[in-house]
Parts: sequence; C-alpha cells; structure tokens
Amino acid sequence: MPTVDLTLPHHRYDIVIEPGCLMQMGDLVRGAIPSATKAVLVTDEGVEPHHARPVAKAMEAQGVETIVAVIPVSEKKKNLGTVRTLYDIMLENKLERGHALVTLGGGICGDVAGFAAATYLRGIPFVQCPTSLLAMVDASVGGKTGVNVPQGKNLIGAFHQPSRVVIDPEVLTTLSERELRCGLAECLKHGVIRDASLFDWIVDNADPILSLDMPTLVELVRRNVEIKASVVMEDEKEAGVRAHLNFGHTFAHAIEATSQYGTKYKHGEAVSLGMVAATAFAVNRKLCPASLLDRVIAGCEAVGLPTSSDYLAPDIMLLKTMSMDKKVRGGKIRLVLPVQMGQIEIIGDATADEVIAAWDVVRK
Ligand SMILES: NC(=O)c1ccc[n+]([C@@H]2O[C@H](COP(=O)([O-])OP(=O)(O)OC[C@H]3O[C@@H](n4cnc5c(N)ncnc54)[C@H](O)[C@@H]3O)[C@@H](O)[C@H]2O)c1
Ligand SMILES: O=C(O)C(=O)C[C@@H](O)[C@H](O)[C@H](O)COP(=O)(O)O
Ligand SMILES: [Zn+2]
Repeated sequence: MPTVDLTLPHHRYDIVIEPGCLMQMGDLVRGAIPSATKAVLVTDEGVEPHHARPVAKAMEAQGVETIVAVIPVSEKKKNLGTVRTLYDIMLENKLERGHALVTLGGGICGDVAGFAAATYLRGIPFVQCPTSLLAMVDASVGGKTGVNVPQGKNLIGAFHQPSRVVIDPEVLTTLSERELRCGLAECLKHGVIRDASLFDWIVDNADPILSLDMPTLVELVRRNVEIKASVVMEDEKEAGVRAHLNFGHTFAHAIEATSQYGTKYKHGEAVSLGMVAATAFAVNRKLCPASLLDRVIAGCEAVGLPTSSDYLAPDIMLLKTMSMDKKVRGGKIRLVLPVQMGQIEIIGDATADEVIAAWDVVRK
C-alpha cells in the first residue's frame, strides 16, 4: 500500500493512503501494534453510523477484541469531561499498555482520543484513522493531541505520536461539502507556508476535489501529508519551524474561543479568516506585497471559504484570547506571517494596534 514515512529521533511510523484500506484495519492495527489483542475504537457520533461497524468487524477478524466508544463531536465537548469518559471505558475494559486505542473520526475525535491515549497508564499506543479531509491532511499526522478550555483552544494537551495513520479517502463520500471545504483551508495553508504550486493546484482543481474525484483526492491528501510530515520531522515539538503550521491560527483560535467554540465557525473556516488576517498584518508591516493578500483571499473564495465576517467579537476580547496563545513569549504575541507564497517568517513584536488593524480587514 502507498505510504508516507514519518521518522523522528525515537519513533517512526507510516501514513497509509489507499482507497478501501479501512477493510484491512485489522492487519493494519496488528502490523503496527502486534500486541494489540484488544482495542478501544473511539469514533465520533457523526462517523459512527457510516463507518464504525465495518472497521470494528475488520479488527475483530484479525483477533483484535474491539470495544466501540462513541464520543460527541463538538468543540464545546472537546474537553476533559469527554477524556474522562474514555478513561472510564478503558478502565472498565481493563485495557493494558500493550493494547491499543484506535481513533475513527474527524480532528476533534483524533485530538481528544489521542490525548486519552497519551495519558491513560501514562501512555498507550494508538492508531489514527482520520475520516474528515481536515483530519487526513493535518490533524492525524504529527502527534499533537489535546482539548479546549474556556480560556482557549487546545491549551491542555500532549505530544503523543501514533503508531500508524490509516487514511481511506473513500470515506470522504459521506462527509458534508462544508466539512470538505474546511479541510481545504489547511491544504491552502500548507501551500502558503511551503508550496506555491500546491496552492495554485488546489484552486485549479476545486471542482474535481469538491465533486470527490477519487484520484484527485488521493493526490491532494498525499501532497499535504508529505508537507505536514516533513515539517514535523524537522521539528517534532514546535521548538522552531513547526510553528509555521500555525499560520493563521493565532487569529483563528481567537475567533473560535470568542464565538463559543464552533457555533458559528468550524475550525477550517476560522483558519480561512485567520489566514486573511495574518496576511493583512504582513502587508501592513510591509513584509509582503498587497498582491499576496489578494491571492490568499481569491484562493479561499475559490473553494468556498469565508474571508470576511460580521460575527467577530470586540477587539479587546480577541486580543485577550490571542494573549493566551501557546506561542506567546514574555507576554508578547508571536505571529506566523507570509513573506511570499511558500515562505514564512515569525515575528515576536506585534503591537495591539497592528493586530486590530489586521482584524479590521476581516471585519465586515
Ligand atoms: N492535532 C492537530 O495537529 C490538529 C490539526 C488541525 C486541526 N486540529 C483540530 O481538529 C479539529 C477539527 O477537525 P475536523 O475539521 O475534522 O472537525 P470535526 O472533528 O468536527 O469533524 C467534522 C464533522 O464531520 C463529521 N465527519 C467526519 N468524517 C466524516 C465522514 N467520513 N463522513 C461523515 N461525517 C464525517 C464529524 O462527525 C463532524 O461532525 C479542531 O478541533 C482542530 O483544533 C488538530
Ligand atoms: O500540527 C501543528 O503543529 C499545527 O499547528 C496544525 C494546526 O492546523 C492545528 O490546528 C493545531 O491543532 C494547532 O495547534 P496549537 O498548538 O496551536 O493548538
Ligand atoms: Zn488547524
């Protein structure tokens, strides 16, 4: 099966990308974690009716006793309460360190269940099986797991790398178009930070992507996973270049946290708005030409993502939330900004006035 390899100093895994591969989930889990005679399959309530039963059956067929745990899928419930529920299920079923957790869902499911795997018995192996485009191209790769708190997004978490990532692009046929577009926000982000040709390719291929042409989807997923994996291999724990993957996210997370997590904007939509705000900031700072902002806006609009909003919290609230960002150093907001398509710079001296001016570009 085609794979992308991710090699770190103390861990290595592959990311399998193959239409139909979920039917071989038993082999794929046992191949990565041979001691996994038992597993908790954590899925989310939107995915469970479509895909949980065949995956559980495929795992059982290869001798993996499988307990299915269904969790709610909302940013509000991406919290420690849901993690606690998973601990209880794992404890009740006497899951041991040699056993496994398998995620089957979008990025929320992967982040929450991944955090449970990172902390249960101080860490058990897990396999990520992402089912949304966003989780395939971004969230399932790289080992960031965690949950939200009222103060901000993903503020409690752990780096815990999976033992394998299994991507079956065929499951995208049951994903809503809105969620598909959300995944494209992170794909465009990868284009802006690393690969101008990917950015243009996504814009040119918006139609086949949104109409679920399978060879185009496979290429989309592979190109994005390669970028994500290469950044993570360079800097696993965000000591440096991994922060580039956070382009648009300081603004995006502020939108999510100040709009009651997901009631108005999904993560991918917030990232689209955040990329526009960050690029506007860079233009105002004269780090990049105004034409780059036009290109980012045109790219997001080409795939149907929002680029302006009449639903933003007051500046003071947005600034307060941005000051809780994990990249803050010495109380200063650090921003990941584009210099040109495919090239990024991080600045650590953003002033409140500059940030507010960037929000103004997004605010309708
Ligand atoms: N860990 C990371 O590196 C990382 C990276 C990016 C995003 N994230 C996190 O990921 C989350 C967003 O993930 P998301 O966009 O996948 O949202 P999500 O988890 O809410 O999933 C999107 C929706 O689609 C449904 N769904 C998923 N796959 C489906 C399928 N195949 N068929 C039918 N329905 C399906 C889900 O049930 C859900 O309702 C955010 O919380 C974000 O912070 C994490
Ligand atoms: O993998 C990363 O690193 C990223 O920043 C990817 C982001 O798309 C993702 O939303 C991530 O969860 C944000 O990380 P955070 O540390 O800012 O919460
Ligand atoms: Zn993201």
